[in-house]
Amino acid sequence: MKEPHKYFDQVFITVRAGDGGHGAVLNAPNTQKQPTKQDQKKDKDKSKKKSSLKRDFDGSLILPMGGHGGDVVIYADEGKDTLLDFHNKGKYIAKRGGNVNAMGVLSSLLRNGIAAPTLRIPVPVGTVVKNKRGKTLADLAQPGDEVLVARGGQGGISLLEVPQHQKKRMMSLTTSVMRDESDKVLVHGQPGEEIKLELILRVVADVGLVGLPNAGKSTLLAAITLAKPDIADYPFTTLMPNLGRLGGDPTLGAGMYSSEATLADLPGLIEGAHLGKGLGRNFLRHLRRTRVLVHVVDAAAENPVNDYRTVREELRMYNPEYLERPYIIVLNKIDLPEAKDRLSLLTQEIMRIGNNGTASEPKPSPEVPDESSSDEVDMPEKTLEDYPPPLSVVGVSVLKGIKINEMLKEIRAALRKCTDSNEPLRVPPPP
Ligand SMILES: Nc1nc2c(ncn2[C@@H]2O[C@H](COP(=O)(O)OP(=O)(O)OP(=O)(O)O)[C@@H](O)[C@H]2O)c(=O)[nH]1
Repeated sequence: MKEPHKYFDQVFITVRAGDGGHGAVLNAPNTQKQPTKQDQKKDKDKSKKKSSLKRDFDGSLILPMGGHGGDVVIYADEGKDTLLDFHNKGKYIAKRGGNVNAMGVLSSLLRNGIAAPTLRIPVPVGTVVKNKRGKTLADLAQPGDEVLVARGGQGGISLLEVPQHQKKRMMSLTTSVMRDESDKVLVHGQPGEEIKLELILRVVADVGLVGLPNAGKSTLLAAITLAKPDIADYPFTTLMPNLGRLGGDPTLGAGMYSSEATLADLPGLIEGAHLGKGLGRNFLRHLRRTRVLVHVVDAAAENPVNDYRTVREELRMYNPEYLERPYIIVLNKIDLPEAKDRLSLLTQEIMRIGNNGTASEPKPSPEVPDESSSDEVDMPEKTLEDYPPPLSVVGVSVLKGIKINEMLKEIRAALRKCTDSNEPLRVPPPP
């Protein structure tokens, strides 16, 4: 695949559940002739045999059925990162149920056809499953979440073919007596469901790292989690979101240790990203489910404040709701003198961008757009200054390990703030 970053998060596939196995047309045992002595002995044996045929609670005969066709289930698997595999294979077919294995005679040895196993298709955690009309069938946000997308066909039933004169008697024993040739269709297993699906991967992370290319997002992720993203001194090293897990805060004691969180390092944003420039808009939608944003700014760059504004502006143009989220700013690369020297000046300037929640009349926050359309909503009237300021600004060097703990403290405080103020952990799924 030439440009995996364009395809890793969306794909169309077709799934087909297995057909049901066939039942059988069976000859009923003959019970017509006047019994001779020999026959009486045989009948005794037969009745023994008959008695071992399966019967319902009311005594009626139970005839074997074809096996159920395999269902198709899609489930969230932590071992999967992307939907790329699905571009190589677009159709998934479950096995058909087994036929009733009969030589045409009713006997106690008859068994139901074997049910086919469920075809389980793993997808990354955070995959939304939609049908071809765009209706969301499931949002597989947690590991192990699953959805049945196509039901296997029912197995066919078996029918007894009996001579006309025996019909009445046999019908009193079972409902599965064939009345005419047209009944034979009942013996065929039902076809399995077939459905076209769209899979969309939404990164599920508590914290989203955003910034221009080369700001140090991947280095930051690698510094505080066990993730091993690609790091290089050229832009757009990160092509797909990397996830890392931040451990709980040990200073909070055992009870609060669960304050762990997932971090997503998103590919770099550039001016015009919301219009598809750079790696495009694909990644902007992955911020949907984050609670806290961490802006990573290269403090040694030519104009860090401008860089920061560019990224905020791109977020605003894509979905102004992103600017309402709690965020902190990491001024990175303070190991370099050009960054260190202007750290406090940069901090002051950046803190000024934002209304502190008081400067302007609160306007109704834009609605979270429907997932079925784009995340983009109408152009807002607000400017960057009208949105809340950062919760904090920290100067760090993620490469040299300078002030990492301060940064972690701020990230955790921001996460706690979300939890304390009972803000929703996730953007609610679309109706
Ligand atoms: N001096 C210094 N260099 C850093 C620091 N953090 C990252 N770098 C370097 O900056 C370059 C880019 O770092 P990455 O972590 O790949 O940046 P990124 O923001 O993930 O870049 P994209 O993948 O393009 O979005 C690498 O050469 C890093 O070694 C830092 O604290 N100090």
